[in-house]
Amino acid sequence: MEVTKVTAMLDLIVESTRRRVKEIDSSVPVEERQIQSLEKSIRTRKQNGVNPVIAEIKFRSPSEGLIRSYEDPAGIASGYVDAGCAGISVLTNPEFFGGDNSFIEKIRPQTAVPVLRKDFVVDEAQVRETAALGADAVLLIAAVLGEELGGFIEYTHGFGLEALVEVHDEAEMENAISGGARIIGINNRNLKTMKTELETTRRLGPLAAGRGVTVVCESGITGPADIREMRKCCDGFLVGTYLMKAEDPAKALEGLVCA
Ligand SMILES: O=C(O)c1ccccc1NCC(=O)[C@H](O)[C@H](O)COP(=O)(O)O
Repeated sequence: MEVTKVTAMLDLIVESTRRRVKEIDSSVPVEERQIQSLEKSIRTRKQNGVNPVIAEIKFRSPSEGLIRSYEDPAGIASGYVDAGCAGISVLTNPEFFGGDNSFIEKIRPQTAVPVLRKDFVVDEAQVRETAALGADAVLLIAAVLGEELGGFIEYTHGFGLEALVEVHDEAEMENAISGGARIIGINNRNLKTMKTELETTRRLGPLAAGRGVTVVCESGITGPADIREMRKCCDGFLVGTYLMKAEDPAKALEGLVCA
């Protein structure tokens, strides 16, 4: 599939991703298995009065530079699970986020919660690769996939995986819902300026209400007060920098889960 709609920083990331895609070995087998459902995990926690937080493993980012010196991702993941996360988001992009596919292979065997592979999908080979790595869900960015989004969602579901479909505005929200998205992440980070504004979720969250989708508020969460303020606009949260900057990420997560 040819994907064309890209902007600014995203443009650079997508370009470098295209180079990486050429190296994917599509002969690696995809093993049949039961996935851990992210949608169910978020819904169950919400019903039980616990804040559903997808806790992220991200060592660097374009907006922050170095966030945390490298340490074993499986150790961080295990702390997140003990602290009650709804899922673990793993950045696998090496150039801009200090990630690696091997993080998923290290985390998966010792983690009972859903694992989300967060990368910049531009080609179906990456979806297949995500299934082969053992993740349960994959990020699909509406701004990257444009009119191809629905096809990518279908392809992802065909592997038994879930898709977290990321949107930034009203048009992308409609594209996601009409394309069959079941979990929608509203990204508060403006990908042109890198600034985060929780206002984005406040504005877009209500558009998804009553339409049978699970809404995740992504980016820019800076502590328990943000969770308390935003939970009326969404079902769950995706938090990276705040946790990875904390001296003890698991303890910081506990504060968000119980906020
Ligand atoms: O994190 C960035 O700087 C970034 C820049 C450009 C594209 C994507 C980016 N981040 C990916 C994410 O979606 C975030 O890692 C995730 O939502 C968590 O955000 P935060 O809690 O603000 O770290």
